[in-house]
Amino acid sequence: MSDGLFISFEGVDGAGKTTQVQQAHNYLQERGLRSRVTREPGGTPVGLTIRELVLHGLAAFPSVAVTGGTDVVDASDDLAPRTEALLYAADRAEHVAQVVRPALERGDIVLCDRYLDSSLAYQAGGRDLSVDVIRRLSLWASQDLLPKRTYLLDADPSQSKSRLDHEPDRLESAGDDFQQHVRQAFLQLAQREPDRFLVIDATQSIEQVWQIIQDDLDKLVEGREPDLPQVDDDLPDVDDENDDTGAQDDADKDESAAGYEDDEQATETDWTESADTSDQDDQSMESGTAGGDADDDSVPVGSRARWLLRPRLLRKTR
Ligand SMILES: Nc1ncnc2c1ncn2[C@@H]1O[C@H](COP(=O)(O)OP(=O)(O)OP(=O)(O)O)[C@@H](O)[C@H]1O
Ligand SMILES: Cc1cn([C@H]2C[C@H](O)[C@@H](COP(=O)(O)O)O2)c(=O)[nH]c1=O
Repeated sequence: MSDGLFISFEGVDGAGKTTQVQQAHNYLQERGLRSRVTREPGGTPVGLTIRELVLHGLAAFPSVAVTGGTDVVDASDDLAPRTEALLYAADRAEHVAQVVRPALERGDIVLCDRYLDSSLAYQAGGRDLSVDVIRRLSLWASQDLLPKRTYLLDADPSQSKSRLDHEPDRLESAGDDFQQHVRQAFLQLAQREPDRFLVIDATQSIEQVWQIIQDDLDKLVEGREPDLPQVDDDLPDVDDENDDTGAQDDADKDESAAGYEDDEQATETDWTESADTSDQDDQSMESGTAGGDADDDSVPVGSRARWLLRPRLLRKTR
């Protein structure tokens, strides 16, 4: 695998993972480093379907509950613990194959909102399945892919739960004992792998938690070259540089601005889109001026304009 960097964020429900993933993503992008936000379950189209099932049970599929043999199951029946474990593993297999590995191979920094430690904490710690079996299952599903760093946002679940503003899902409604076991399981995992985990007291403010993550992130990405050249205000305007194709540039600029806004939104609201829309960007970057190689002159003006405009857009859209 190339020099991609895989980072996961873990913790009980409401600990602040999504908030910190977004902070990290914004920070890395501001530094010109390419990061990709994703999550489990639900980082792919298949994963989104699995997510519905594991978070809401058959209630999410009323037609199946009715037609699938109501004498055996109905929408109120819960999933068997092993079924649940296999569904999370299936989500992981799809996610790693379709999103995480390709991104790492492109050299991206992948920020993953939950990963295999959640299976170890919830399915083994919470549901009492064997840690060893769940670990082997997860490693099989992911073909042995482990994060380089895992930020464990630690909080008492009774406290973090009060932060949630949505109806509790299957796991969130599994009871206080279950949540306490999950928390303890996370802490034990962290103790076992101190080099990979950084445990953070998640009852601190968002800014305090972020400060700890940022300090660590800085060390992890030290020496990484920004993917995007920084636009210096002294540089000629892109339009001036390509006078003869000004009209084309304007079109590209609009397209680029719109495209970037879309990317940002996708990261926040539509997890599968975030994976898909990247291909276009990656293509324009790869075919851009990164290495200043012999193909430079053949780079379409539009690509060059997009390349140069991106950092400026980043600043404007924050
Ligand atoms: N350190 C913090 N202090 C206070 N509130 C916080 C903190 N971190 C996050 N929040 C708030 O708590 C709520 C839940 O945060 P977030 O969605 O980031 O948690 P999460 O761990 O991703 O939750 P889930 O496990 O349900 O996905 C949000 O409203 C967020 O703004
Ligand atoms: C990856 C993974 C997740 N879970 C649980 C943990 C949460 O309760 C939900 C996911 O909801 P979130 O809003 O995205 O945090 O699923 C699990 O039990 N096992 C896993 O492997």
